[in-house]
Amino acid sequence: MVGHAAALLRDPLAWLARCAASGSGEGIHRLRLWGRPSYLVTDADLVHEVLAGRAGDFDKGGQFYRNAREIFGDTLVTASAGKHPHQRRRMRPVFRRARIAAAVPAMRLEAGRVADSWTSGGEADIVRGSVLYAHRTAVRTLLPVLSTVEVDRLATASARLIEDLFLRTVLPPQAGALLRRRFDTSLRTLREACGAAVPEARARAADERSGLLAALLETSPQGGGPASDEEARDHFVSLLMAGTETSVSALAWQLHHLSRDLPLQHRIRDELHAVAGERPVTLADLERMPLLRRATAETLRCRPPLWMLLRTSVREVRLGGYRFPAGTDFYFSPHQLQHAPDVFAEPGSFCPERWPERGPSARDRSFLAFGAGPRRCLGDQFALTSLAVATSTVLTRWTLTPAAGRAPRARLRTMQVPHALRLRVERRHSGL
Ligand code: HEM
Repeated sequence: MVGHAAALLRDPLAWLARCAASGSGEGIHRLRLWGRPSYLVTDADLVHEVLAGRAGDFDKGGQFYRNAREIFGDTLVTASAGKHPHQRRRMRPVFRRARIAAAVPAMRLEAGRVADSWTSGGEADIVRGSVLYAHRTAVRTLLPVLSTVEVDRLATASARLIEDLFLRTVLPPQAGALLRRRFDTSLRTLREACGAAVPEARARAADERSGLLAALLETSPQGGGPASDEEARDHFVSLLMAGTETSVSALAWQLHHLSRDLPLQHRIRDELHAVAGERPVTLADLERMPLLRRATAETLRCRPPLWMLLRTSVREVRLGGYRFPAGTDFYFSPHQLQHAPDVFAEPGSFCPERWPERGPSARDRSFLAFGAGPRRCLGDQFALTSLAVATSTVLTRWTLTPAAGRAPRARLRTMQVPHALRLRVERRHSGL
């Protein structure tokens, strides 16, 4: 039996590494956590059994999802196992390639707004920049019918909602009255604004440029008729929940890693120049940038935003030769699996060259930044595109170097985000 809540809370990543290295338990470690039967699974094959091979025996569990379901309903992100396949079918058109390609100009616009707010020779607050970029981009690409003023207002509400989400879902109902009021206000703001925008989005739904959410409002989306106004509002909020903090984490860590490698910054600029020249970058250009793809894969390996995932068994299950009752919690960590020294040589080094040109594939079983199986991230291509647009926009305009002081620590809640990250930024004189 290893680990307990105090060790997990004190230094979670070190604790995970200790558990995995302990060699006991054959990849399944019993935990003493919150009084529930809980195990940490540190073997990649067993994790794939839970997530993919025998996904039907497990459901998303834990306090977070129990509370999130109450707050947001059964959206794709929060849906319990029974309702999930229907929601997944319904949401697929949202992330069609044509919709993502049509979202690229909005991503460029928002990346430019953040990058142009920095001062040459100064220090840029990268976490704040990433928050502004991720929330504004999510709102604008979901609902392009909104004005910039409205995008900014909703991005502020979205950022506040996500900031409060963790405590709102773990605190008992009677605690944190102020926080709950603030959370409810942010949620109401987002739902009402989305409700007001839906009629126009519905009228233009067939046009790919009408945004990602409008894919649900088309007359014949997969899995049923067009979404009702209420459904559209729920999906809007749930996609903000799934897609913003993950993107904040990925972008901030990506810029951190690039700031420590000037030659890599030059090589990515050269790659960008070779595919796009001086014109605005498109999705097709980004698909022809293997170096940027490998750098992003390595960022997500070193710092997977969702550093710990959880499944609960819905019936008695056998795993790794052991039998577990229904209601057992199984934790596993993409961060720990992606730092396994027998799979990734020198796992602590940032090394884009370890990946093939196409980036990780399904055969890289220890790469779990986007999860695996039927609940694998549905927004992965959108996320990678958004990250590539932001990175290439920043590198076109700025040279990044680390600011004086200590390397950033990770703030670990549901996601891992740098605690504070400032970088020195020098304006580049000629376009690329
Ligand atoms: C780099 C950024 C991102 C990372 C690392 C990431 C990672 C993940 C992971 C690990 C899961 C699975 C969670 C689990 O199995 O418990 C997931 C699910 C999901 N993600 Fe992402 N995500 C990212 C960005 C996005 C974006 C931008 C969107 C949408 C705009 C999105 C939409 C979703 C949805 C809808 C699900 C639920 C899928 C389902 O249950 O069927 N994600 N994501």
